[in-house]
Amino acid sequence: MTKTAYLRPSGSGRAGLTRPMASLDGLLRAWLPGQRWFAGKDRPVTDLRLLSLTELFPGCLHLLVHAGHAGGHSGHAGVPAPGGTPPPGDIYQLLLGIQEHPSPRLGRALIGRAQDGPLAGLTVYDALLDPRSAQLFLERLRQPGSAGPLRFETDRAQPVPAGLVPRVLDAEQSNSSLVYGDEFILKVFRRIQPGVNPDLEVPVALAGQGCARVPAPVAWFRTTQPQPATLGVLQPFLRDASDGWTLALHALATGTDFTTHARELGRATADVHLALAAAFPTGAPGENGRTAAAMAERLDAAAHSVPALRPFVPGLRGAFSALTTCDPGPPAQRIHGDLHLGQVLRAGREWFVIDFEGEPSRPLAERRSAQSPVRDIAGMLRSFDYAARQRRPWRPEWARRCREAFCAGYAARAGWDPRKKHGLLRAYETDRAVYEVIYEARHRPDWLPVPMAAIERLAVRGD
Ligand SMILES: Nc1ncnc2c1ncn2[C@@H]1O[C@H](COP(=O)(O)OP(=O)(O)O)[C@@H](O)[C@H]1O
Ligand SMILES: O=P(O)(O)O[C@H]1O[C@H](CO)[C@@H](O[C@H]2O[C@H](CO)[C@@H](O)[C@H](O)[C@H]2O)[C@H](O)[C@H]1O
Repeated sequence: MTKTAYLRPSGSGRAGLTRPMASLDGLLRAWLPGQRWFAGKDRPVTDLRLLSLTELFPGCLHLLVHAGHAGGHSGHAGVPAPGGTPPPGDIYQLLLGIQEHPSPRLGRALIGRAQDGPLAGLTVYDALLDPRSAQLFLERLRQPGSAGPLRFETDRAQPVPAGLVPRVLDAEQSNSSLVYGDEFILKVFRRIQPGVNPDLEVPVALAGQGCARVPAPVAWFRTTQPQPATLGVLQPFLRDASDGWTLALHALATGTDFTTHARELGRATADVHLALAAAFPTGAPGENGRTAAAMAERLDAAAHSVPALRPFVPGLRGAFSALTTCDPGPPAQRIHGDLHLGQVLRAGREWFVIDFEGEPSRPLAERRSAQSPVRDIAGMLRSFDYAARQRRPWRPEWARRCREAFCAGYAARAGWDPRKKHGLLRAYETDRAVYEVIYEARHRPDWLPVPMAAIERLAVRGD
């Protein structure tokens, strides 16, 4: 029997689960905070619990762990962990390679060598960063079936060929993505919330509507334990694509026109909104009173954790309260939820939209609810402002021209013009800027001045 065979969960479940943690606990506590996708960087991991463990193939384990932060705030609603109520925290998906004689070229995949417990002496690494493991994982994904609580499903109409060579996508991200043979991209969700992930649900529904703006999933996997949750999605890879952020920065640097792209982006956004409205139930035109109250609540929470926001709170509240008296706007519907220039890809002569997870810090139920499409429009308009502020001197007229073009393109397709909904747009842009302040404070403090400049403008001038 190999040493890793000790890891196979025993029939009794819980005892089989706790034993490997004796080996992994210290290694994972040290490694997790260094990962971009780990949300609790500002708080020590005080409690690490194994929720499920499955051997995917020899030497590769699939784990769901709950990382708790005693005394800290919860990132998400957690799943009850075995062994009593866990402190607030999040659930993470890990694929671990465990070898006695690992490749000497593990590089940044290396997590460490287990010192204690049943794995003492074995090397532990991130299997997604190891080409051999990543290749074997694709073999597992290609075939529908199950392994312990894991379920692997495919779209039989889009078979995935064997033997595609993997490479890790280097972009700093909220999840981990692998590209296989420039044909497919696999996104492995890292922070797991119970329920269907919109990044699977939405592209599948849009494919059903014949919407070609979103790559259609070809395979996916999910867990049934400790609660059903989506774990990863394989989609066609758009070769030679450039994301909107890169294209915008290039246009700013070279002085080339971006308004044509912005106009087409407006049209593409409207196409996706129309397909979403056809695929999912729609609501009544926005209940602006409730929306204003929710925005004000988010502002208060943000000002509590980022003191720089506090002087602007009264002015920003004005943007929200104006919602109660303005035109209710278009009906609520499913939206993208985190639309910005990094979420749109230009391939050939078309724009494609990716990453339907929504704002990662919002609860899943909220991200899957019908909301005003103005939220997405505001997200993209904020993104033009972000891009314009990447260069000195700041180019406000560049952002303004992109806004105009984007809204004109949107109006031409959707049949209503976002520029005529000034009050709504201001409220949603303010809400988005508040979200960005929190995001930057947590993830990229150097970028905080970008949304703060917008906060100042929206609070004082309101344009
Ligand atoms: N279908 C695709 N074709 C080509 N590149 C893609 C595709 N999907 C994602 N990407 C690339 O992967 C990056 C990360 O994808 P994304 O879904 O935004 O992950 P995350 O949620 O981790 O940020 C994108 O910025 C894009 O460059
Ligand atoms: O990781 P995701 O792409 O899902 O989104 C998160 O990270 C984004 C940054 O990578 C962040 O976007 C903000 O910065 C962008 C430039 O890097 C800018 O284009 C966006 O307009 C701005 O919101 C996004 O908010 C966050 O959810």
